[in-house]
Amino acid sequence: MIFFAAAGAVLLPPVIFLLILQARRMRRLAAQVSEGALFRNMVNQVRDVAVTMHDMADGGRVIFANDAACLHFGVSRETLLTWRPPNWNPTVGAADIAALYRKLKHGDSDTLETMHRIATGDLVPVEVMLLCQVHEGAPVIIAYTRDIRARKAEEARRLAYERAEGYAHDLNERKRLEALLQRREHSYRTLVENLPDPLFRYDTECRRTYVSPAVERATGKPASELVGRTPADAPLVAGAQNERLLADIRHVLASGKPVVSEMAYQAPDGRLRQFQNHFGPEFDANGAVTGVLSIMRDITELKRLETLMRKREEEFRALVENSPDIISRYDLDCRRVYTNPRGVASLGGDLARILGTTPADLPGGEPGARYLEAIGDVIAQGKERSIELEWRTGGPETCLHVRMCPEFDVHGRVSHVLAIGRDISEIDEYRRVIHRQAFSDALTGLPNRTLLSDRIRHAIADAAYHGHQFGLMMLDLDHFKEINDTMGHGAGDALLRMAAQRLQASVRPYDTVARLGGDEFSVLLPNMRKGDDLATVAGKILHELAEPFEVEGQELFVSCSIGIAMYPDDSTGFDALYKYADSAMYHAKQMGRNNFQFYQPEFTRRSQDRLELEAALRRAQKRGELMLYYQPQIELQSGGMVSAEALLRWRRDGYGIVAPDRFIPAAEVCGLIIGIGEWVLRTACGDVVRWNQGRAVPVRVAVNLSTRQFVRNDLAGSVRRILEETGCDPAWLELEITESLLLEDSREVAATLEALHGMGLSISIDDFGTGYSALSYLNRFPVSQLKIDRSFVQGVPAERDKCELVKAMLSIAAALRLETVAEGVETAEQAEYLMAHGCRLAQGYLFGKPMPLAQFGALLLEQDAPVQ
Ligand SMILES: Nc1nc2c(ncn2[C@@H]2O[C@H](COP(=O)(O)O[C@H]3[C@@H](O)[C@H](n4cnc5c(=O)[nH]c(N)nc54)O[C@@H]3COP(=O)(O)O)[C@@H](O)[C@H]2O)c(=O)[nH]1
Repeated sequence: MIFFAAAGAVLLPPVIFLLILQARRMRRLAAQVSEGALFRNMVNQVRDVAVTMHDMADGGRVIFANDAACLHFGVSRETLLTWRPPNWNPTVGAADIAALYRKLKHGDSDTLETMHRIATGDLVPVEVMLLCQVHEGAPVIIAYTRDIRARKAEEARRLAYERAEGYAHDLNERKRLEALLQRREHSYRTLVENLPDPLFRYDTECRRTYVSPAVERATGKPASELVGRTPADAPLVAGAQNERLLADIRHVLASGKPVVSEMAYQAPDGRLRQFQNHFGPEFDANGAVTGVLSIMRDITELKRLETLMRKREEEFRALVENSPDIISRYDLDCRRVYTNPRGVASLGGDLARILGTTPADLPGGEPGARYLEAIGDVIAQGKERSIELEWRTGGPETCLHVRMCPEFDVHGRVSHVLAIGRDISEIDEYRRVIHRQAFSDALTGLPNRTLLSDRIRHAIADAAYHGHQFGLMMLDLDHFKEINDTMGHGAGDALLRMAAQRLQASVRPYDTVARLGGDEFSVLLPNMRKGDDLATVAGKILHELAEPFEVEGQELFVSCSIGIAMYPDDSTGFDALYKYADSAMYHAKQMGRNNFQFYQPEFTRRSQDRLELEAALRRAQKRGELMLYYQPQIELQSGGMVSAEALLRWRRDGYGIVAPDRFIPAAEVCGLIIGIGEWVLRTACGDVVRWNQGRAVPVRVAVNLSTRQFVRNDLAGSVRRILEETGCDPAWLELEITESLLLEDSREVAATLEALHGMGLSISIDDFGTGYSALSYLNRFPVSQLKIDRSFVQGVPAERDKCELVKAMLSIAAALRLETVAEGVETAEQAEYLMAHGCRLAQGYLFGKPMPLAQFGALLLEQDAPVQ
């Protein structure tokens, strides 16, 4: 409005009417003139925007222009105020201007880019913002024009740049894709050309359009002979196979579906190779079949492996099916899914009934439950396990060793359990035998020392827990060694077996009778209420063993000595109980055998004494403390000394002269008697050789032999050596043995006696009459003399029975032509009686006590001296 007024003030012609109007307007404007000038100045100050006002009623003529507009168009304001749009834009007509005004309603604006031709004739790009106004009914447009040459140039430059870039980019992309395609093509070609599997491509006429190099390698036919030709024209296989090949291709072409078949091709080396052919359809973009792609895979090796595997499978199946082991497979419910024939047989012979069962069903019972549990463990743990089962299904009981292995699926989870059961009944039997051997005595079948020790330890633990007491007996058969040595080991064994049975029968079933070795037994009696009970059992054992044993047709009488220790009264310790029972038994022996003794603390002392005695005896041998006394044997008729008995003495420090009864039993027990016996023999032989030097009628020497010297000791050999060493005439040596030695009827003893007799020695039976009733041995052994025991001699002539016995002995000796010597003759009456009844020789205090060597030597000299 301001512009309009200002423009009006400049442009209206000076006519009267118009003057009047003008005057009116001028007056109105006069008030506003100072305000219009102000705004015109302001608009003129806008330098970079050309502001023009156009009278739309006058073809858009410029009715106002600011300074910037004049500069923009390059004309003066006067000129510019005459211009209409076609002046700067020849393409714009009056109709365009009218249309523009119609388009723009009052107050609306529009912005457009267009070109202005300026005074220099140049076309200048501009951005024009048009504002439609109505001023006092007259339509005007105010245009704000901005020169955008710089911006357009920049845009053009950027566009040009971007176009150039884009082109390069497009070019590169095409090249890249081409290269990629080439690479891919090359890569696929390389792949296909190097595929070991022969590859064919057929068109819809079954012609080969491509043949890979592998075809030539496989068939020997070059691609040039095959490409462009059908299998019918250029066959690779003969006859029916080729027909089938063609049929397969046609089928794929017709159906659009793949086909797989196998056929044999002849390789260049002439060998037939098996191939698997994959025929696959090729389609165009519309899904129509355009050909067939065929890939052949050489499966010759696969076939060979298949055959091999089938063969192996058959072999393994045969192995499993014919295995003597029971082989079963169990599922995760522990049910049998497979059982081999051996397993079927062992479970009742009906496979249909067996499959699906668990071990709890078959064999069932305790072994079945254990087996089931073990399989469950293998499933849960995934680890192998082994168990042993006693298995009985109809037949005899079988001992099985079952090994269970987990089988896993592809995820590593247990899927089955394979169980292999091996019949180890025989091994089990061996084990039992070995166990028996380890823990029982082979001869009697009784528990041995090891098992007894174990049971004693259990008894101790049990008694300690329950506050019970128990007894332990040690038991030794009296004189068993003599029986064994004389009657032989067979008889000894038989006796031991019978004794074992009697012992077993004498005790309760839960008592333990054990054989410790030799003739030593032990009885463990748990839970005995009091010592009296033990005494009752011991008495019963003595009674049972006192009954005669019939061994090899002979009646044998055996007694035993029993030692008893009690838990906890004597000791609570295993070793002490053992030792105490042993001491008590030794004491029972000392007490004359055939009795039982409860342990007493003093036995320990005695046993210690015994050990000390043994040690002292060893020392005595080395120190020369042993010596021989000699007791004369005289001829009753003449009173002359004919012989001397060598009797052992021990001059022991602090004890004086110790008699043999005090140490010989200990020497026999510990084996020292062998060395001592040899020393006695050597010493006596040496002495008799000296005595007889120069004697017209030689004396003899009698040496006592212990039974132990006859056992495994080559007694005859050592006697021979001693005779040679000492130069003793065998006729000067008598050997005194006990009756019991002969009663044992041992081959070894018999042989030794024969050997000694053969060497010219005489054998004398010592203590005759005190031993056993059987006299048959007198005939069987080379015995030359009987020594009537002192106990009989000392009863004569006062005791009638003794007299009768002595007479009987003398008559037996006479009948058997045996020499007789009466022992222990102390009185003249005894001597007279004996002489009167035919006894030729005598020995006893009446004629001389045992005396040291020197004294005996003197006595001998005295006897030899001529009577004054
Ligand atoms: N294996 C060996 N045994 C031997 C040896 N030396 C002796 N002995 C045996 O020891 C037993 C005891 O002998 P000892 O103490 O010497 O007693 C002998 C005599 O002293 C005794 N005797 C002799 N006469 C009388 C007498 O009138 N009255 C009486 N009360 N005692 C007398 O008798 C023993 C000899 O007996 P014996 O041997 O049976 O003839 C004794 O059994 C010996 O066998 C040895 O070296 N080895």
